[in-house]
Formats: sequence, structure tokens, C-alpha cells
Amino acid sequence: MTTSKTPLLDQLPTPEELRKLQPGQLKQVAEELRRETIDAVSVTGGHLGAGLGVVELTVALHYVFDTPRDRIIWDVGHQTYPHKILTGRRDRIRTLRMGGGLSGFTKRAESEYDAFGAGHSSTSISAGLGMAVARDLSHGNNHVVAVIGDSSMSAGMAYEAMNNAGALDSRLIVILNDNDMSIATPTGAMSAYLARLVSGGAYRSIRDAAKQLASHLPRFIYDKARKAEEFSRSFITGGTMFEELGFYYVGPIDGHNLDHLLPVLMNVRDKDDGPVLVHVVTQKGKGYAPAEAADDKYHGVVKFDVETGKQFKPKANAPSYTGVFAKALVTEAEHDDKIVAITAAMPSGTGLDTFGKHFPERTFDVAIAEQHAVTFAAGLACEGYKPFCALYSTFLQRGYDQVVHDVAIQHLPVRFAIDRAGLVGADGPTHAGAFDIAYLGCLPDMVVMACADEAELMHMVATAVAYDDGPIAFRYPRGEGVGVELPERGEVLEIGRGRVLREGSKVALLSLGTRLGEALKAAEELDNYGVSTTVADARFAKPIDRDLLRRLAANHEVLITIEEGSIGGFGSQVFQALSDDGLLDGARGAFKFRSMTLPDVYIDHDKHELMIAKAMLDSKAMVAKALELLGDEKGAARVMIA
Ligand SMILES: Cc1ncc(C[n+]2csc(CCOP(=O)(O)OP(=O)(O)O)c2C)c(N)n1
Ligand SMILES: CC(=O)[C@@H](O)[C@H](O)COP(=O)(O)O
Ligand SMILES: [Mg+2]
Repeated sequence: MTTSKTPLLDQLPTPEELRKLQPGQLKQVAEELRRETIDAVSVTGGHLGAGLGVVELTVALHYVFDTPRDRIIWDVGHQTYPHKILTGRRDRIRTLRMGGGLSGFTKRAESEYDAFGAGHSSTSISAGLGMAVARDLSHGNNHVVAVIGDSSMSAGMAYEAMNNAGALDSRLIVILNDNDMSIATPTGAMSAYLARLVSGGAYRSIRDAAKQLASHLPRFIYDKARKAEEFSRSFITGGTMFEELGFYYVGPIDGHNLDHLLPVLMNVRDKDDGPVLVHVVTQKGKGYAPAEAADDKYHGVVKFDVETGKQFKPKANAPSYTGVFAKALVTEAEHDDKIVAITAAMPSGTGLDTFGKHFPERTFDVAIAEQHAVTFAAGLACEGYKPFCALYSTFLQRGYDQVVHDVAIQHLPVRFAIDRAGLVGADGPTHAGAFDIAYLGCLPDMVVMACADEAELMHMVATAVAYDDGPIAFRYPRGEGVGVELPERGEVLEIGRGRVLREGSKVALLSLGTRLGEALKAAEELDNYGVSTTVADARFAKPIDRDLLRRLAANHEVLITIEEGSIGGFGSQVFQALSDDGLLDGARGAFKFRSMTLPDVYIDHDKHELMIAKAMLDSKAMVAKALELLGDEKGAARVMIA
């Protein structure tokens, strides 16, 4: 009979059972929960460090609060693997981030314990305030708790929410999970401020003594003492900014010590008025030596050996697009001292950590503040610099109004290096770079490029450096390139000019971005059906190469565009151009145009290649589409079932 490594956790399928335990048993629950989390992520990969840092907090929250009736909202949601194990999903935790398996973030459709979906940071307080106000409007009495990290607290949205919560004086609990970490080392004044609060030893001891004394006094004296205590606090620590925003600040307390966590959480739970912020200090990667020792605290890991912590990183067959971008930008910056680079708390993810090693004074990590990053870049561009704003496609969505209002309308030459464009695999729909072609292509005066491979990416970096007539963006996917030979330095491309790679006469496949490889494969396959196929690489989603379009429309029966982007993107631009040029006015059936895009749905996480097949954007789907348009429906059907 195998003895379980988690005997107590085995008896806790949901928080109901957890809440029946004695407080003294919770330490063991936390130990077992940490062990289970490490073991699960060792076989799935995913976000580990953040979850390890909130094991005790997770246990304490589900013990003190009547979840799911009391709402717990986790910011970003990458730290919720322990939460998922405790809330009825332990049996599926080893399907994490796999096709058909658990999401790597909170997801309302996945569990009633996931009060709010996440993936992007700094949304928890806004969502929590919404739920608190809804409770008050319907005369409810449940609690609402938002758990937000120190870096997620650096985003403007968090302040908008706290400002409003303070003004409404809503009963809302915010737990600031301060592990002094983001993905990389923390940046910004907020981090320094929190460090001051945490290190204010004098503050803690005086305040603790005053609290002890005050809690035994009659209410009216207690209120006076509380005012005095706030004065002492403001006197000692300059007043917590959170209190200036209308929050009652509690802390900092040790977020790994259940003897501290439980009484404080019970107190704030039973405090019946206004917003409270509990400042807990934790350690990212806590309790797992390889994570504690790592610079990134094992923020994001692939499968690994539990004993040694050694990650099983797959051997790369080609350089990553991110790495090629970073190297190309370094090369360009060696020739142009006006080039500066901006990241929003993603230095390693965007490759700007590499750029920063070469040009530290020209590299800016603005923390999780994409809106600020864009307008900060606009300011730099006003003064003649060449700012490369390197953001994931999905995170650029957070700064969209700034792109329109502060950059495009003012024709400012900001360069947008859009990483993680297209489907991103395990992170799923919250992180998909699905919409950038659509949301940028509709902006007057915006140039939008998409590279077909890593050599093309180098050319686009060089083109962006040279282009000073307004904003320009280039998109590239997560992961490895295709393994093409790389030039020493990128060549400047002619704006708005595509290229033909294969000449045919019946079908034209006009690809944008990295679908080109599959388009060339499709053309080879169509040869077997006697269908002569042209393959062209658009290179630009905007401005459209109208000459190329006219040529393809005039010389082929069928034109198909392909892009790893949503509806409303490149295909729509092409449709607009074809119709404007009267190229769709011919006799019925004379010329057919179709646009292959991501389907108009949110595609759940899976391996990238499986998501692409599901999205019908692989070579098989292209062949089937061409045959269908040529009237060979049977051939098309055969292709799809093969
Ligand atoms: C809007 C947005 N920008 C960037 C990210 C990428 N990101 C994911 S987690 C993370 C760091 C979060 O740090 P913190 O809030 O301190 O949580 P911790 O990982 O330390 O627990 C970042 C920048 C994101 N999820 N959302
Ligand atoms: C939680 C979060 O938003 C980031 O950690 C993101 O998952 C990183 O994505 P990549 O793995 O593509 O860099
Ligand atoms: Mg942190």
C-alpha cells in the first residue's frame, strides 16, 4: 500500500473540508500543497514561482473566507495553481495548459471558485470593486478579496480602482502580495516605496504595541487611539499612500506565517466598513530551493526534474524571433545613437534584457504600464529619438488609445516591435496576439509589417529604423524561427512593397507573416492536382501593395490571403483595395477572392500547431480552400479528412 505524500491534502477535495480543520493543521496543509504544486508543474511546465509564493496565503484565504460565496479575485492568475488544487481541480492539475486541460490562469467557465478570469495584470481591484458594489446594491453580505502582486500594483488601472474604491468607501479587501518581484527584478518607485514600508521595523513594533493596547479599550477611546495610531504611522512612514487613497492599511505582515495571516485576515473579514489593504510580504519561489536560487524565481518553467530543478528545455533548431529581434536592434543601435528601447516589465520576454546589456542608458523598463510605455515613447519621438516600444501583441492592447491619440494622430515615428503575434499556445486566448493587424491596420498613417521568417524580421527592424515619417509596427510570433540564413545586417525594405516567391497561373496565395511556409507547402501540394499556384509574401498589411494585388487579380482565377490574425485585418484591407479598384466587379465566377484568418472565436490553449490546424490556417486548409473555389468540392473534402 503506497503511503501518500499528501495525507492531509488528500482529505481536502474542496475548501469546505479545509474549513473543518483546526488552525494548527494548516501548516501541514500548506507543506503538502506546496509539494503537490511543485510535482504537478514538474510534469506540465508553467508558472511556478508565483504560486509557491502564495501557498500559505491561499490556504489562509480559503480557510478564513467562505469561498466561493466570498469572492477571491487573483490578479494575473498565474499564481493560482495552489488555489486550483484546493478548489476541486487537483485531479486535473496535471492537465494544466494542455489542450482540453486546465487553463494556466483563473477562468470563470472552469470553476465557481474562479470569481474572475485573468491573464493580463492589474484588473483584480476593478473587478473586485464591481462585485462589492453589486453586493451592496443587492443588500448582500459576502466578502470580496482581490489579491494583487507588487508589480501588478504598478499599473495605472490599479490606482484608478483604488481611487474609486476609496471614494465609494466600499467594503473591499485588497491583499497586496509583495514579493518584491515581477518577472525580472522590480522597477519603479512603487517597488522602492513598498521596500520602505516593509523595512520600517520601528513602524512595526510601535504600531503593534499600540494596536495591542487599543484593542482592549472602549470603542470611543479606541477610535481616538486609531486616529493616533494613523498619525504615528503617517509620522513614521510618511503615511501609506494607500490610506491617502481611502484604504485602511494593514501590514506589512509575513505572508508565509499562518499565525500572522489567520488573525489579520479574520480581523479584516469582520471589519464592517470601507476598503482595507493588507500588505503581505512573501517570497516568490518559496520552499523550492532551485526556484529560490534562480534570478527569475522560476517565474515560467518548462518540465523539470523535481530533485535537481533542472529544466528539460527543448533543443532549439533555429534562433527565436525574440532573440533575432534583440540582436538586430543591437546592430542597428551600434550605428544610430538615437535608437532607444522600451519594455513594460518584460525585459527577457521581449529580448530587451540583451539590448540593455549593450545600451543600459538607452533601455527603459517602465514596469507593467503599457499605456505609459506608448506615450513615453511618443515623448521621446517628439525630441528626435527613435523609440522601439517592444510589447507583446496582447499587452499592446492595454495601450491602444495611446497608440491612436498620442502617436498616430500626431504622426510620431514610434516603432512598435510586436512580439507574440498570432497564437501563443499554452497561455491561451488571454495572451493570443490575434488582433494587432486589425487594431493597427485601421489607423490612418500607420505602417504595419509582418515578417515571414527571421531574416525578414531583421529587414523589418532595419526598415523601422530608417522610417521616420510616422508610426511603424512589425509583428513576429512566439518561439523559433524557420532556420533561414541570416544576413549580417537587415536591408531597408521599400514601404508597401510585397514579393513573389513562386510563379503560377491559376491560384494566387498571398500570405502575410509566418504563414508563408505553409503557403509554399500548399502550392507544392496543389501541383499534384494540376493547379498552378503563385505564392506571394505581402510583407505589409498596411500600406497594401496595390500593384501586386492588381497583378495577382488580373492573372489568376482565385486569390486567397492568409494571416495569423483575426477578422478585420489584412484580408479586410485587401478586400477593400480590390473592391476600390473595381477588381471584384467582373462577371460572376470570373475571379474569386477569399481571406483566411483566425476564426471569430477565442481558441483555447493547446500546442501551437494544433491550434493552427483548428484555426484552419495550415497548408491542408489552404489546399482545400483553393480546390473548393475551383469547384472541386470532393477534392477539398478529401484533403481535409486525410
Ligand atoms: C497587462 C500585462 N502586462 C504584462 C503582463 C506579463 N506579466 C505576467 S506576470 C507579470 C509580473 C507580475 O508581477 P507581480 O504582480 O508582482 O506578481 P508575481 O509574479 O510577483 O507574483 C507580468 C509583467 C501581464 N500579465 N499583463
Ligand atoms: C503570466 C504572464 O503574462 C507572462 O508570464 C506570460 O505568460 C509570458 O509569456 P511567454 O512565455 O510567451 O513569454
Ligand atoms: Mg511580485
